[in-house]
Amino acid sequence: MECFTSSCVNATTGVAPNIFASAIQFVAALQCGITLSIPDADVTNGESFDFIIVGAGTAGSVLANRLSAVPEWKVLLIEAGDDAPAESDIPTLSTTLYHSRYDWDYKTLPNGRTDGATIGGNIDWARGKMMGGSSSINAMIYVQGNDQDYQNWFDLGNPEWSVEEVRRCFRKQESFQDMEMLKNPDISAHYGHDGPLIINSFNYTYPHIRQRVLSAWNEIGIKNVPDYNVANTLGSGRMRGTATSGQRQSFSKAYLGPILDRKNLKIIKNSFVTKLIFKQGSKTVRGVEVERDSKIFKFYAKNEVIVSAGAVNSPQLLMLSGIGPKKHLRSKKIPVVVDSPMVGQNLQDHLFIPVIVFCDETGEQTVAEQQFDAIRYLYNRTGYLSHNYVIDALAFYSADSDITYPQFQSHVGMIWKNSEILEEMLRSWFKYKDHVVEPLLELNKKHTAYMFPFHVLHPKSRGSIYLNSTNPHDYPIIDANYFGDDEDLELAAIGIQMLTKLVNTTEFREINAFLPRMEWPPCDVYELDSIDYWKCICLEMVFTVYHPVGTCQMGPDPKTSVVNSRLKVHGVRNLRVIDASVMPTQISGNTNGPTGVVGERGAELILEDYRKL
Ligand SMILES: Cc1cc2nc3c(=O)[nH]c(=O)nc-3n(C[C@H](O)[C@H](O)[C@H](O)COP(=O)(O)OP(=O)(O)OC[C@H]3O[C@@H](n4cnc5c(N)ncnc54)[C@H](O)[C@@H]3O)c2cc1C
Repeated sequence: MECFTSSCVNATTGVAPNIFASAIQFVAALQCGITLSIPDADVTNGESFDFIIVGAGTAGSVLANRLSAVPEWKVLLIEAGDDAPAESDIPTLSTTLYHSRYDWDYKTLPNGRTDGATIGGNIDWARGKMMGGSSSINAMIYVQGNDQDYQNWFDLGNPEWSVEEVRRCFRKQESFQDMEMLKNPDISAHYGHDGPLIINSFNYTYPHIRQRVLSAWNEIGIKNVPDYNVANTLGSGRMRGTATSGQRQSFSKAYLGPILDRKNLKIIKNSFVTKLIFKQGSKTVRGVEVERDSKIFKFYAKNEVIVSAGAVNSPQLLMLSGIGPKKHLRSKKIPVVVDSPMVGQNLQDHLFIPVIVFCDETGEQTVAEQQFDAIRYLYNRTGYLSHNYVIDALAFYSADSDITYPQFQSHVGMIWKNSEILEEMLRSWFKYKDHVVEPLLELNKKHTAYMFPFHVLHPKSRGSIYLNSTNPHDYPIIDANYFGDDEDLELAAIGIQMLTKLVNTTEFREINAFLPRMEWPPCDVYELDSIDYWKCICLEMVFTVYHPVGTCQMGPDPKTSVVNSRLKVHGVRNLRVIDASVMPTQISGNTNGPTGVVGERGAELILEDYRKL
C-alpha cells in the first residue's frame, strides 16, 4: 500500500475546507508515520561480509542487531519480503495480510485422516514474508513458557540452554512497560526493563467481557493469577503483548528500528536466498546465492552464514543446498553435501480446535461504531483497532490439578451477534465446508459467540517438511501430522471437556450460554460434549495457531539433531541455524518471545566463539 499524497487538498480555501484538509493530512501523515521504512542498502555482486543472516524475522532481527554491535564486523541481513505495511502496525488489521504478498501462504498436505470438514482436506499456514517476519503478522501475544520447557532442552544434551540462561535472555530482550503491573514487585522483578522489545498490555475495549471470562475460568479451577508469565504459565490472567500505545512491536521495529544508522550493517529486502555456496569440494560454507531484481547475486561470508528463515524455510534452504536426509536429496537429484537425517523432521505445531459457545451477551458492533473506532484509533490509539482480534486473556491448565506443567492453553475471542467476522473466520481462515458453517452463522444471527481456541501444548505427534522439487520457489511439502499420535487425541478431548464446563459457570449462565453442536455428519452420531464427539471434531476440524518449531532441532547427535547446542550445523563449517526451527521440543505457549530468546542466546554464543563477549 502506498502512502496517500495530500496534493488533492491544496486547492481548498476558507476555514471549513482548511479544517477538512488538515484532518485529511493528519490521516495521511499518520498512515506514513506508523510504519517503519527500512532503506534498501546498496550492494554489489560478489561483496564480502563477516556474517550473512538469511531472514529478517523474529530471530534474524535480534541477530542483526547484536552482531552489528561489534563495529569491526560487517553484517548483511537478507529478507525475501518487503517493509511491513500499515496493516501490520494496526493490531486488529494484521489478519487482512493473510493470503497477501506479505504472507508465504503455505498449505499443509492433505492426508485423508484429518480435516475432512475443510475444503481441500488441509489448512493454510500463514508465515510472515516481510521485515519482522512472522512477528509482523502474528497476534502479538507474549508468553515466556514454563521453566520445564527449557529444562527439557537442557536435558536433551544442550548445556548452553539452562533455565537460568534462558530466563536471563528473556530479561535482556524485554522492556516491560505496563505502569500498573510494575507496581507489583514480583512482576517488576520478573521482567526485563532495558531491552529493545516493549511488552505491555492491550488497551482492550471491553474490560467487562475480559472479566467475565476470567471469572468463569476461575470458577472451573483455572485460577486467576496476577501475571501468567510470573506464574510459570499456569492459571489464567490478562494478556501481555508485543504492542504498545495501540501499535505492534515487531522484532524488526524493536531491534532494527533503533540501529538503522549503523554503517557496518547492510539490509536488503525483496531478496530471496536460493542456496548456500560451499567452498569447492568441501563442507565449508562460503556464502549465499540470492535472487534480487530478477538477477542472481552472490555474497560471501568470511566468518559464517546464519540461516534464520523460520521453521519452514530454514530446512527447505538446507535441503536445497545439499544438507538433509540422503535418500530424499537423492530422490530430487540434489548432490548430498552432508547426510543430515533430521532436517525437516521433528515438526511440532500447536493445533487449534475452535470451541464455540453462544450466548445472549448484550451489545452488537454496528458499522457506525466500527467507523467511530477508526476515529478513536486515529485520535488516541484506543478502540477496537488498538488491540488484537482476541480478548486480552489467556488460560493455561492441566488435566491433573497437581501437575506443575501446563498441558493445555486456551485463547478466547468474541464475535458479536450478527457479525461478518464469524463467516470470515469459518470460511476464509478455517476453510470449513458449508455444512459446518451455515448452522453456526444461523445461530450468530441471534446470539453472540465466544470462541475458545483450544491447544495441546506438548504434542507427541511429529510432522515433517520435504522438498517438492529443486525449484526454490516451489513450496515445500508440509505434513503437519496433527493427531498422528493417539495420545494427543485422547488428551485434547479431555482438555476440551474441562474447558466447556465454563458454560455452566455463574457468569455464563447469566447470559444464557450454550454449546452448539458443530454439525458435521461423521460427528453427528456422538452425544454433544462427549469424549467421542470431541475426538471426532478434533480430527475433522483441526486448525493451527501458527507455532511450528523443531525442524532443525538442536542436540549433540548428528543422527537425531541438525545443529549442536551452539547452533552450528552438524558436519558443516561456517553455518548456523538460529530461529524457531532449532527448538527441540515445544514451548508452553506462544512462540514469538521464546524465538527472540533463541536469537539473543544464539548471538551470545557467536560472540563467545569469536571472543567478543
Ligand atoms: C499468523 C500468526 C500468528 C501468530 N501469533 C503469535 C502470537 O500471538 N504470539 C506468539 O508468541 N507467536 C505467534 N506466532 C508465532 C511467532 O510469530 C513465530 O514463532 C516467530 O515469529 C518465528 O520466528 P522465526 O524467526 O523463526 O521466523 P520468522 O519470524 O517467520 O522469520 C523468517 C524470515 O525469513 C524470511 N525468509 C524465509 N526464507 C527466506 C529466504 N530463502 N531468503 C530470504 N529471506 C527468507 C521470511 O520472509 C521471514 O521474514 C504467530 C505466527 C503467525 C504466522
